[in-house]
Amino acid sequence: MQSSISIRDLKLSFGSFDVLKNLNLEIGKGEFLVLLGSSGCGKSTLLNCIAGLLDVTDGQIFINGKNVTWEEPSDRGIGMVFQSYALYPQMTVKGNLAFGLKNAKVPKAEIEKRIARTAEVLQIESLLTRKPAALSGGQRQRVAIGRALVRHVDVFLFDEPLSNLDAKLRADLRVEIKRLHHQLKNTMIYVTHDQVEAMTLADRIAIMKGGVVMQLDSPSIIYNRPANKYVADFIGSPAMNFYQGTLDKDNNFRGDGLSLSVTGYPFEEGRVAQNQQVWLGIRPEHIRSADAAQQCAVQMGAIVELVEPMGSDTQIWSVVDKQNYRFRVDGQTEMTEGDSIRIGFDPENLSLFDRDSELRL
Ligand SMILES: Nc1ncnc2c1ncn2[C@@H]1O[C@H](COP(=O)(O)OP(=O)(O)OP(=O)(O)O)[C@@H](O)[C@H]1O
Repeated sequence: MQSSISIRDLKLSFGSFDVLKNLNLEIGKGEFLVLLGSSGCGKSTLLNCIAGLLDVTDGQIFINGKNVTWEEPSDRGIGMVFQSYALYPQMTVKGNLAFGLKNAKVPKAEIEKRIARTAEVLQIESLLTRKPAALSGGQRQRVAIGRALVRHVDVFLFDEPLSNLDAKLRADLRVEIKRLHHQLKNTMIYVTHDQVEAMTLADRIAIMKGGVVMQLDSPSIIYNRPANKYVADFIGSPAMNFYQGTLDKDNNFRGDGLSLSVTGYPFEEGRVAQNQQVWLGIRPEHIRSADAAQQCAVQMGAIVELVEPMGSDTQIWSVVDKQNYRFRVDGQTEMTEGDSIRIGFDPENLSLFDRDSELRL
């Protein structure tokens, strides 16, 4: 992988509070990397370090092989799009798009050409003479993206660009950002706490917690083979079901009312069952019910406690031996509270984590 951005042993502290702790990250040329994590985990701080908006405490940042750790933001070859659109209110859309280029003394004809092309890509041609106050939130954010686009930079940094928009607009603009990336093939780093945005946009997702990267992988690996319990719990809605127990060396799990063989579970290379305390995790969509449960290796009787219709599907909260089992069924289900049902799952769909280290087994 040819590296576009390389972050080496990056540390950033505010006083005695270490926000980023010896963080290392290689971002490939043309890669769409999403930084995902709960509020306060340091995603925006990392993005601002890459942009040059914050002075790092220690470590280095390379962009296209050049050490830019102490370079001015304007000299780093990056374009940044913020949550707040940060447009100049007194200027028209065209003025906003041209502003940075004029300052950089780009020739007038070239400015015109770039604005025309950018307006076409973002479908804002008809808005060029308007001022920001006369635009909707979605249109403003397109202009903000356009302002980064006209600069012909190698790297785009997005800091929660869609979080001020309503759900429908967010979904529309998300698709457009993806299309833009396919078209331009620039390196993009995108901060969000929205897992749907992360899953749909990213080539790779870096899940952050407390200033460290908990896992860096493709969306599919993050979802299907989370490296630790934190990631497993963070990704997926509704969340993974977890049960505590012991795994003996013959692959038998016992605990939280469950007793089953996990033979068929795909252990990580080099890890085996060895009489240890574990978490057993199972995603809601891997719990089958009714007839489908009869095909599963592990089966049990459950009581339906709560039914949540979501439209296309329905979430069922069920109970077995005082333990909750959340799963999804068809939107048209006839299950109701109090029903006695059969549920089941297969060991190959489980996730197992060591209880001490919380690492995937
Ligand atoms: N200027 C500052 N001085 C002191 N602490 C700060 C400063 N800026 C950020 N922090 C702290 O650093 C931590 C990381 O903040 P950061 O904005 O990077 O989080 P985030 O993951 O982007 O969260 P959010 O999704 O809420 O924006 C937080 O605990 C925050 O309070």
